[in-house]
Order: sequence, then C-alpha cells, then structure tokens
Amino acid sequence: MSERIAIIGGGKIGEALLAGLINAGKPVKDLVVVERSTTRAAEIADDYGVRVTQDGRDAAESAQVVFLAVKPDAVESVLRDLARADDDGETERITVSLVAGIPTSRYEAALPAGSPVIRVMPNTPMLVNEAMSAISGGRYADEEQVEVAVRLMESVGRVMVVPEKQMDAVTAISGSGPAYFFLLVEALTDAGVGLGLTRAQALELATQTIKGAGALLSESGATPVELRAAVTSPGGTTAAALREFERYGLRHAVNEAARAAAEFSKQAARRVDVEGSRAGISTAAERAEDDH
Ligand SMILES: NC(=O)C1=CN([C@@H]2O[C@H](COP(=O)(O)OP(=O)(O)OC[C@H]3O[C@@H](n4cnc5c(N)ncnc54)[C@H](O)[C@@H]3O)[C@@H](O)[C@H]2O)C=CC1
Ligand SMILES: O=C(O)[C@@H]1CCC=N1
Repeated sequence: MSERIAIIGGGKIGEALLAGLINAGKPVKDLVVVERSTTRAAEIADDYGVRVTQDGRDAAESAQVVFLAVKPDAVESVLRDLARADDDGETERITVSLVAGIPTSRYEAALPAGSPVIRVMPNTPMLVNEAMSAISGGRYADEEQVEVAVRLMESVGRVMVVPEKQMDAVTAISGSGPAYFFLLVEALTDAGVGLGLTRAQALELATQTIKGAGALLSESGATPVELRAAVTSPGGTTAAALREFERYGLRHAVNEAARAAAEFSKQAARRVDVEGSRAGISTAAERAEDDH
C-alpha cells in the first residue's frame, strides 16, 4: 500500500525521515511536510521537491499516516490542529510520534476518542537508511496499524518493537546514541591532530574506523568483547590505550550519560506541563478537568 504521509516538523529528524522515505522509493507526491519556519520550509521544498505547507490540519486531512517530528513543547499545539482534521472516510488516520518522552496517552487524550497512536524512537542515520527505530503501539493501535509503522520504518533502517515503558531507555541508547559516537570521533580526531596528523587525515582515519567497526560488529556475529579482544594484542598498543580509558572511567561516564538521557526523556511530559503553565497554556489534562 502506498499511503499518503504528512510529516509535521521539517527539522533534523523530520528531514531525516523525509530523505529516508524518498531514498526508499516513496513517491514525493505521497509526501507533505508541515514546517512553521518559512526559511526552513523553503529549504525542504527546494532540496526535496516536496509540498511544504504551514497548515497542519490540511496536511493531516490529505494523509493516512501523520508523523510528528516537532519538539515536545510544540506537541500540544500540533494536536489541536490534528484533533480538528477530518478523516478521509476510507481509512483511519494513524498518528506516529517521533517525539522523545511524550507518552501515547497524551496524544490519545487530545485526539478524537479511539484514535490510533504509535510511538517511534528513530535516529538520524535514517538520513542514509541506516536508522535504528524502536516502535510501541498505543492502546488503540491494532496490529495492522503497528505493522504499517513497522513497514515504513523498516524502509529507512532496522526496527525493534518494544513495550512503551522501555522508550526512555531506548531513547538514551539509540535515539541519542549517534551523538555519543560522533563525540568519540571528534575526540579521536583531536587526538590524532595532537599526535601530528593533519585534521583531514585524522578525521578520515577515525570515520572509516567507526564505520568498519560498526560493520564488523553487525555482520560478524561476534560480541563487542570478542572483537575488542581480537584488536588487543598481548602487551601492545591497544592494551595501553584501554588502560587509560578504564583509568579515566569511560564505562562510568557512558553509564551516567545514558541514565541522564533516560531521566530527561522520562521527565519530558512534566517539563512541557510546567513550561506550558508558566506561559499560561493549559495542558490536555487541565482542559479535560475544566470540561467536567
Ligand atoms: N534529532 C534527533 O536525532 C532525534 C529527534 N527526535 C525527536 O524529534 C523531534 C524533533 O527534533 P529535531 O528534529 O532534532 O528538532 P528541530 O528543532 O531540528 O526540528 C523541529 C522542527 O519543527 C518545526 N516546528 C515547530 N513547531 C511546529 C509546528 N507547530 N508545526 C510545524 N512545524 C513546527 C520547527 O520549525 C523545526 O524545524 C523532537 O521531539 C525529538 O525528541 C527523535 C529521535 C532522534
Ligand atoms: O536530543 C533529543 O532530545 C533528541 C531525542 C533523541 C535524539 N535527539
């Protein structure tokens, strides 16, 4: 089935999804992007030849699957547009959120009763069809609807279906994860420059090394421990380096970093409420209270 797709938010992850879907053969005519910033909208339209609009309701009405790729604090206003969008009468519209930390129950409370909502945590390698995406169906999403999301995300990378309670952990590992590896490449490049390589040389060495190590890990079937042992010649250079990583607490730093990311994700909904009430915006929960 070639469903029509709306992507609300044409920022980093919205663009990665758009590019990944187009690379995977999705016809541009089946895609529409909703982007609030006019500069960004023009960039997306020029780079991908896709329709870009500021009208979320209109875009949703023309789509069977609506992806939300805005920051958590913009979710409520997007949901207000989506709640007013009519169905096309043929198929039930599926709302797929890529937003970190906001549970499906939030969307379900704001959308018409029984709307199917699916939560996805992708990552930016989606831009080159190498995403790792985790998927959880909300309470009204049936198996077929989850399968639609799985199929779309599989076209841009790998997919793991998880219970929603694992989403904060997933976000800390694969959602934010690319940034950790880029930081490591940055640091390794700087180290190479410190050892007398040119920056270009050091960057190429580090980049191909992370790419090769990733390929080896995913294709060899060996564990990271086995692969590391294979690099570590007895009494050699790698052992000298690994000793320093351990001395400076790399494992501890990684553990603390992941815990911080997961906690930040867990607190996202509460943060949005606090910031919203400071700005005088009522939350879905408060509006539901007012209605009673
Ligand atoms: N960047 C990443 O690697 C990942 C991001 N995410 C999630 O994706 C969401 C977006 O993140 P980024 O793309 O990094 O942020 P971003 O700031 O690059 O993109 C957000 C875009 O949404 C637009 N926008 C804001 N309000 C809007 C509205 N009402 N209608 C239409 N467009 C609107 C902004 O102009 C901006 O271009 C976040 O919720 C984040 O948690 C999830 C996985 C990975
Ligand atoms: O930094 C963030 O909040 C988003 C979610 C996962 C990756 N980027």
